[in-house]
Amino acid sequence: GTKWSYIGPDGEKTWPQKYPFCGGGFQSPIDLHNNILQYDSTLLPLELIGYNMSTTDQLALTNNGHSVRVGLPPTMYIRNLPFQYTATQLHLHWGNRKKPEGSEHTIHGKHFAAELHIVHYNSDKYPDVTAAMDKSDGFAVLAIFIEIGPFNPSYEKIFSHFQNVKYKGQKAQVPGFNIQELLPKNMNEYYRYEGSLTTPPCYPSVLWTVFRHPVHISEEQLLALETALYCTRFDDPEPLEMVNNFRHIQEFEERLVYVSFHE
Ligand SMILES: NS(=O)(=O)c1c(F)c(F)c(S(=O)(=O)CCO)c(N[C@H]2CCc3ccccc32)c1F
Ligand SMILES: [Zn+2]
Repeated sequence: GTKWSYIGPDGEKTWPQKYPFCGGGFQSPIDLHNNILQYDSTLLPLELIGYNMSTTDQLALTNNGHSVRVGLPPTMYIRNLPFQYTATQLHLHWGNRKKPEGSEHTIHGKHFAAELHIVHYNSDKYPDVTAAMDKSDGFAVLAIFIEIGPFNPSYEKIFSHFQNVKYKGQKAQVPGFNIQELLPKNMNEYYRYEGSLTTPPCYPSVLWTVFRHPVHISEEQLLALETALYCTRFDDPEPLEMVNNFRHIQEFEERLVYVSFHE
């Protein structure tokens, strides 16, 4: 598609020129802070089906120039949302080694080091992702905050392949594993709101679930994420490091964020 980036002449301030929805309402990410939160007792723990993949399954890892993404099979889906949402891909957002605060959502103005997104589309109503992505009930994205802590062997199952997808367009195969290992243990506590894709075309089509508790990866793992990848192709004379690939927080007027937990 047409080019956009997180820095320079095609940076996020210029996105609305080519992608009008990016300048519209219901945009993500947002800052999660007290006076927009409302407890909702109907927010039950999500039921993740098919997340426990077998090691004989192979997942496609791709550097698409904006992030590193893992393709997910249609056998993976979320059940107890208003509709069934089928997984399509997961990807990450991060900062840089001097400023390791690259999450998209923030809590009371605090960035986490990085953020994992697992993207699903409404397979009850739409035949595929493309049909779903510009519909208000089209997507459901799970967001997991990532913080520095102990080494995380589950994230390492993806990170250990970064040297093979350093440049835009490169692909690698990752043996399947239990994708639920990438989520926090406590999945009952989360924020829920209606928002958008955080990259162009920024369609207001996403039901966001942001888990309250972060997962942890080691300093070395975070450094690998922040230094291994490039937005540019291997033969580009002007290599661009893939860093700070997070959108800044968006205005959030007259909207509420529902929480599944009491303070
Ligand atoms: N933060 S986010 O969850 O809003 C989000 C991204 F941040 C992101 F980078 C991508 S992408 O496909 O890797 C690149 C731009 O589309 C997608 N991809 C989505 C949007 C378009 C599309 C089409 C097919 C499958 C997935 C996606 C995305 F939903
Ligand atoms: Zn994302």
